[in-house]
Amino acid sequence: MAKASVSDDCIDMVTPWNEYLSAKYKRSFAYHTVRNRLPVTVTQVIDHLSRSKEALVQTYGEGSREEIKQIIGYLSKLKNEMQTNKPLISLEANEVDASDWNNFLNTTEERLGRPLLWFADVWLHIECYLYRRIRESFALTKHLNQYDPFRHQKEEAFTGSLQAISVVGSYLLKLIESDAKIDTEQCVLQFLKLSLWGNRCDLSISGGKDISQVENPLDMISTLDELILVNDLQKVWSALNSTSSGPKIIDIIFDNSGYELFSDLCLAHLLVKLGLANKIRFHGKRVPWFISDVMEHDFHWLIQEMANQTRAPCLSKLSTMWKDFLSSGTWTYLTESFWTLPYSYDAMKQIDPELYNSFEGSKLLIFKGDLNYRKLVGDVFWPHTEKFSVALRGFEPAPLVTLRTIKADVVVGLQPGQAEKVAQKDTDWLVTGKYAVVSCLVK
Ligand SMILES: O=P(O)(O)OC[C@@]1(O)O[C@H](CO)[C@@H](O)[C@@H]1O
Ligand SMILES: [Mn+2]
Repeated sequence: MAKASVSDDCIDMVTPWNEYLSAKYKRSFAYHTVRNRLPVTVTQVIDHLSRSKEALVQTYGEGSREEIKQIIGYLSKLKNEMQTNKPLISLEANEVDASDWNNFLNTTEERLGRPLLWFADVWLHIECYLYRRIRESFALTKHLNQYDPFRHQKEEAFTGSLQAISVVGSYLLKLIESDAKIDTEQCVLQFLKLSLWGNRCDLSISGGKDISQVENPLDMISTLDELILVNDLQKVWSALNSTSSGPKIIDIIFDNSGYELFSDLCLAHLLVKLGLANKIRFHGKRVPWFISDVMEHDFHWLIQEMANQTRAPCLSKLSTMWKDFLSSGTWTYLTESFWTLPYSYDAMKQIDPELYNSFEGSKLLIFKGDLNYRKLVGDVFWPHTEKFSVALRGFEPAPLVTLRTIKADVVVGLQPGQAEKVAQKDTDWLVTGKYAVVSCLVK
């Protein structure tokens, strides 16, 4: 009998323990995402292009008019492929990571003995593939080749959070300019928490709805400690404060633009100012990713936008200091292709050994957000009490910590009974970003 709908291919059950997260399990967040949320994301890009057509033609020339039609056609086809569970197809445009992506697709197909399908395979692979195909729709054009369909939302996420950003910015400036002795440990813990809770601001989970950070984050974070279900902040402090002879290099693997990026840069500023790091390497995405993830343009745009805030002089002052960190090499911004491949991080050593080896000298790798967490633990539905060190499956290039608000149904490192207790209070505790984990692996 013909399938009534794609969901007939799916299994009406929750994800079994130790199985990969996948839309094949109808009661999983993966299924809700692939069935309902990702089609909305594609539709929002199509709507954005339709609404902005004349403005885009003004900016990119008459030649872009036809390309807008071409991109909309491509995205409509992509949406249909997903909604009818068609096989995943290879990338066409010759971009720096296209061969890596096509190798991944071919190797996986060989292993499975069938093509990958939207409602059958690992959620991580499927979701990363969707965003890489959205990128491809622009990569196949000439005039709109570098256009970022999410940029306007990322920029609004900053301007909508200016009040909170000014509060945090003036607080940081007072700290770094005061002569009074400051409680170094307490300050670092406070800015680690600001960076952690900044991760709640993510357009992908909000479906593109405004996620401006409007409350006063300093007041907010002091009340949130009980929502941190795994709290390794003291271990993070010991790793930061260790007087090991090695170079004081810290890596921050970014997640979202806007308020979260600002909170990450405040943390980075404090770590340098307190002498806990003398070099900080930031890692961003090469292509538009999960709507709000940081690209190099977003990074420099935010620092420049701060310089333009004449009504918040603390921000323009910080902006000057941050530009000095960049020009002196204290801060560097890097964009490696690996972050926008589908692989979880246990594959990094094999797929990108240069990147893996570059981390060996790092004092601490700070991974921000939910997608990075899913890639650290391999998008596996681990028992919630599984050890973080086990879930990493050998990815240990340096001491690392994840600052993650929980927005996907995988969490490890909990105490026995803890998950059940939280679930009694909030049945959707795994997907709202209300709760968080700070899990640390020290070598
Ligand atoms: O990495 P982030 O920005 O914290 O979250 C990414 C995210 O919004 O996308 C996926 C669901 O679509 C989940 O991993 C998570 O909800
Ligand atoms: Mn993100």
